[in-house]
Amino acid sequence: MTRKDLFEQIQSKKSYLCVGLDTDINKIPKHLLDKEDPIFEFNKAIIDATKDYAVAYKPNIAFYEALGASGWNSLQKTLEYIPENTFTISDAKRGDIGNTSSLYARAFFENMNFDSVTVAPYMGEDSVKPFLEFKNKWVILLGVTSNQGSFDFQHLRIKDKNRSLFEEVIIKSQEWGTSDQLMFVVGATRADLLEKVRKAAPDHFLLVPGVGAQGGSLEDVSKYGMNDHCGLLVNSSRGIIYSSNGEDFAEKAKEAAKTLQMEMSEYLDKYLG
Ligand SMILES: O=C(O)c1cc(=O)[nH]c(=O)n1[C@@H]1O[C@H](COP(=O)(O)O)[C@@H](O)[C@H]1O
Repeated sequence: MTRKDLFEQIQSKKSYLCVGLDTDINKIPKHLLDKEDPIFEFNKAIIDATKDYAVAYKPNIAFYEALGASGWNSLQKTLEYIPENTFTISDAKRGDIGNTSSLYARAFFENMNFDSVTVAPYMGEDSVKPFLEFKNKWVILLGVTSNQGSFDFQHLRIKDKNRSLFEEVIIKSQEWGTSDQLMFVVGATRADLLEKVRKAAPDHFLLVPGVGAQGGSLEDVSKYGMNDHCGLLVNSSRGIIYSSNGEDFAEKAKEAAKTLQMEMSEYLDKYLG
């Protein structure tokens, strides 16, 4: 999916919502556990309930690979079930020496046909570039993350450049790929840094996780993060998919997604350049 296609979806759905499929076998409603593939049944119901409000889905790969072969199978079925024209993110946070990164890229782009994969930048250029060699595919590089541990390294100052390590990641990586193939993760809990991020990457899409369960503010993210083609995909996982663990789980997920979408629609009117 191109950046233009993504913006068209955002405009037509009046939404920049990404639903996170962090599907935990221990958290899904008990009545699904009798099914042959409970993880897929859950995801299918969540996708059916939220597809009118979401422009993207982000399965977090950890939840699937923890289950072994059956988890990968549920993931593949889920990916195939996601409607066309919806952006798909394999949240795998990969990155390794070049030949290994190439294989990770093949796993998610060829074997599984995801639109994008999250990549950790710590190993540098030759660990990221193999992912950028795939046409019409996206790398979503960790910029500044939502967790407390982000302060250990990402905020360290680089004295001779007078900027933080996360800014250096965002600036330097733009030498490796264009804004049609590279996005950055910025945690919603770090909305105070969005102006800085936007200065460093005015055109790029940002994947912003951390609203809902982690407490990030959708309004702040939208106000400081939106650019003239929206430039935001805001993820919520637990806040949507575990709105209820009863028979009404899909209905409640729909309500949660719709609530976020309605708020997003307002911000698109207000902040889109
Ligand atoms: O790359 C990510 O998606 C990510 C980066 C980050 O900084 N913080 C973060 O929470 N995430 C992911 O976003 C999702 C957030 O889930 P909820 O807190 O349940 O909405 C999880 O799948 C996390 O792994």
